[in-house]
Amino acid sequence: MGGQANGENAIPTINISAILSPGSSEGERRAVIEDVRHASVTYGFFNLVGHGIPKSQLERAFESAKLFFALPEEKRMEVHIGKALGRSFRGWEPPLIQQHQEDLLPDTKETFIVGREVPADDPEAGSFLTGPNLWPDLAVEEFRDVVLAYQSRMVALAQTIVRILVQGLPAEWGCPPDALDGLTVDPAIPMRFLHYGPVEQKDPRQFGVAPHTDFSAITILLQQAGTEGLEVWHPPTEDWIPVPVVEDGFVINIGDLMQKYTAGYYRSARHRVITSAQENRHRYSVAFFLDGNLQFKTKALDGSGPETAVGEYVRSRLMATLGTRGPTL
Ligand SMILES: O=C(O)CCC(=O)C(=O)O
Ligand SMILES: [Fe+2]
Repeated sequence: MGGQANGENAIPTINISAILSPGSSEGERRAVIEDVRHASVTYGFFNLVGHGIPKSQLERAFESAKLFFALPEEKRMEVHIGKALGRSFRGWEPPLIQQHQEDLLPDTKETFIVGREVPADDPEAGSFLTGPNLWPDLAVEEFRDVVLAYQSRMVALAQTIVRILVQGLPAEWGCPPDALDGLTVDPAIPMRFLHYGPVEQKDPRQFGVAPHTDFSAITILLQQAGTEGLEVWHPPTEDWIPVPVVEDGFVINIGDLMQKYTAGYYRSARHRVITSAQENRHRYSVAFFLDGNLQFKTKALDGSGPETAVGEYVRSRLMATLGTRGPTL
């Protein structure tokens, strides 16, 4: 069972199959919880395998993403984020929209954003991160079905990971394993299909995604095999550690909400995606953010600090990165 690092300061790979299989012993389950705890305290990042999601489903997600990003610009414009209902924030976000720091240039990535499918006639539709998805002009079975099937896998995996994380908290906090289950009820789940094209000239002030922490509770990231570029900041050694693609693995990272809810016990680590100037060097990834139920709020699980409400918190953080280039949320 996992936890083994590939070398000094390498992001660990953890196999969670003991958590998912009914036949495993309590000792095997505790070993997974301990590995996840250690990785989340130390790096805020780990690679997860043993999730039970077939490889073919991961490959199909990339095939669908490539179909979308290969559409001509006027077709991508048909689902531009500006067309999303109210403040639901769905659809195509072109390159050069998100800016994480004033002294840096906006990110080169382009993304297609999908959320929980909420019908347009729902009373909540059009409120922050809530509403119907925008679907591009692609065959339903090649795009929409694939995306929603992948999304439902991610929701289930996110629930599993939240439970594992809660069980790894210090015993003296006395948290029941379901302490954060409220987060995962009708959660806001923005999922970004990401495409990083080659840049013409590398500029030190520009990144695929500039250094940032995620606002989410947790993020489940699928990286395309054979690509590189994701790096995580490791304060003890003060350097950027690459996060290599692990076969059939997801990168799990702790976001700011989880860091808040665990009084800083789990670390929301800064990370970035560097650009490549090499022609034909494209990178695809899929980032699923478990923000959580937008009404959910709690103090940290050790009883400290003020309450943080998911919706208010994520909205303020997101707005700060969109500036005047993105929609008003
Ligand atoms: O594409 C990646 O590898 C990471 C993307 C990311 O960090 C983000 O969208 O927050
Ligand atoms: Fe991120």
